[in-house]
Amino acid sequence: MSQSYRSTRSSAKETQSFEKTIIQGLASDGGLFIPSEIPQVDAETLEKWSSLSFQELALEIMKLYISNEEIPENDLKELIQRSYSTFRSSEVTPLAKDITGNGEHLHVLELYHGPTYAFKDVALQFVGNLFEYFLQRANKDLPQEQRKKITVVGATSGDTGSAAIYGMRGKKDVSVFILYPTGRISPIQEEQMTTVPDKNVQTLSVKGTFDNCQDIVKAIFGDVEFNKKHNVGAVNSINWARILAQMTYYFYAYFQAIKGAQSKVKFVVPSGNFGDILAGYYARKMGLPVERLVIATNSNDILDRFMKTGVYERSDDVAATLSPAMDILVSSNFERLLWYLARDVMASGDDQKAGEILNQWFVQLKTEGKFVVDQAVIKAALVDFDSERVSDPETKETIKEIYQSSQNPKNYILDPHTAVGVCATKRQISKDNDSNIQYISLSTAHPAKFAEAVNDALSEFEGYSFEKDVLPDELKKLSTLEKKLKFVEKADIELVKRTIEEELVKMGLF
Ligand SMILES: Cc1ncc(COP(=O)(O)O)c(C=O)c1O
Ligand SMILES: N[C@@H](CCOP(=O)(O)O)C(=O)O
Repeated sequence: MSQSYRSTRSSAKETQSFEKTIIQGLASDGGLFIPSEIPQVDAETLEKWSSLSFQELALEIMKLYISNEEIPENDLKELIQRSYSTFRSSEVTPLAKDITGNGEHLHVLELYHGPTYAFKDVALQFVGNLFEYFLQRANKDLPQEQRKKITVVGATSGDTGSAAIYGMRGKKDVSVFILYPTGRISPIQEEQMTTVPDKNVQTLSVKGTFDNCQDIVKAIFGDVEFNKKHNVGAVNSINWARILAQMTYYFYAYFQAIKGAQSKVKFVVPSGNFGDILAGYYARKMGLPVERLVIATNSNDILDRFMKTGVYERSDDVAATLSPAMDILVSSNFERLLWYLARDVMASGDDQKAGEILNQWFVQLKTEGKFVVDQAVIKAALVDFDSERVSDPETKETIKEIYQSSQNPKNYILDPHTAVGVCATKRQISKDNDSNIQYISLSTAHPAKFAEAVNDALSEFEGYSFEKDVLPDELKKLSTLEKKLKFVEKADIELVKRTIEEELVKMGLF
């Protein structure tokens, strides 16, 4: 096996296969899976990769993380081709270059050309096909009653849910349950999730916050008995396959931005659960010469506070912002970065000791609501990252400003999450004052998904029309379709487990 995986909280030597890692999702000790080593890519290989298509590049990267014995190269190639054939752009993730046209090199990486108009499609179209591939292989020639099944349980603040549902709908032996906080997602996001008629899909509208939903999902993964009964699968970015599939666009966009020139590149990423930017961290650690990855948060700023103070502290309340998909108290994937920092700064490169340190930090987070790291850890983090916090008024102002000033194309419309990133990019541009840096700002969702925020910013402009300029026909139709959802009156794990079992019976899968 060329690659195996370990848990961030494990102090054991053993590692496990890619398939087990993906199917299991979250480690039984509560940790997240990471590769036992990060493959290295040299300058010659990068040069070769620079002319590959998105799909070819995805294959080269994934081959480094999945051994040929686990998924033969031809099968992997076919999985990748199928996963990206559903995208509306032949480039999958095109780069809108120099949007302001004023020499500041502000490029927007459009990640929303998949079926649900959000960056999550890049990973979840692939994850859906991967689950199906593993199940078909395990169930080959088995009678119905012995077939292995996966019960996907995910939490969403709006976008993961629809991308997961579109990735898993109709897949044999897979059922999908998506928990979302009632009233805290946009109407179109809710319509996308609840209008999918496939029998294997059920959305659960939970009275609570996204963090409540995420905590329930993690507790379900930690419930040995429920897991044994239902073989629970993860679609949130706690699942390693999500991070892996997202690495491709960092490489692809980098090559498009520099086009052979000797420029420096910074990526700016609107961040919540830290999954998207973490894929960029892996790309950098593999050898992609990225200058810095910039974390852009809204006022739910646990990540920005950590980068500035070394205190990782859960605040008491989540603020409802214009960028709701990032309204989050604790960032799941930050644990993966913390593991590398602990190993390199505090454990002299010892994997097992890093697991022990992580365990202590997360026990402290649970019992005291925070933990504090040494300044040396922050110093190491700042080699790879910088961070910016963006307020709602700044988000709105950025949507307006780009609409008015963009040149390539004119009247470019940002969704509020992308606007958080672009505002942070603008700040970096003025701080750096270096015309040799190319800035790639990640656009994580289509503006049509956030009508209220976009209209609030743009309706004052003459000639602007949401229906005409923003809303794709495909999304227009959603409001006419029948909705299928189930209310869960309390953010309570036992109630959610009961609801899932009742629904599985109705689906004929339990
Ligand atoms: C539109 C949008 N932007 C940004 C983010 C933040 O990404 P991450 O949670 O990977 O940090 C999310 C949610 O994950 C999202 O849905
Ligand atoms: N912003 C996310 C929250 C879940 O994050 P994930 O990337 O870990 O799935 C969403 O839109 O649901």
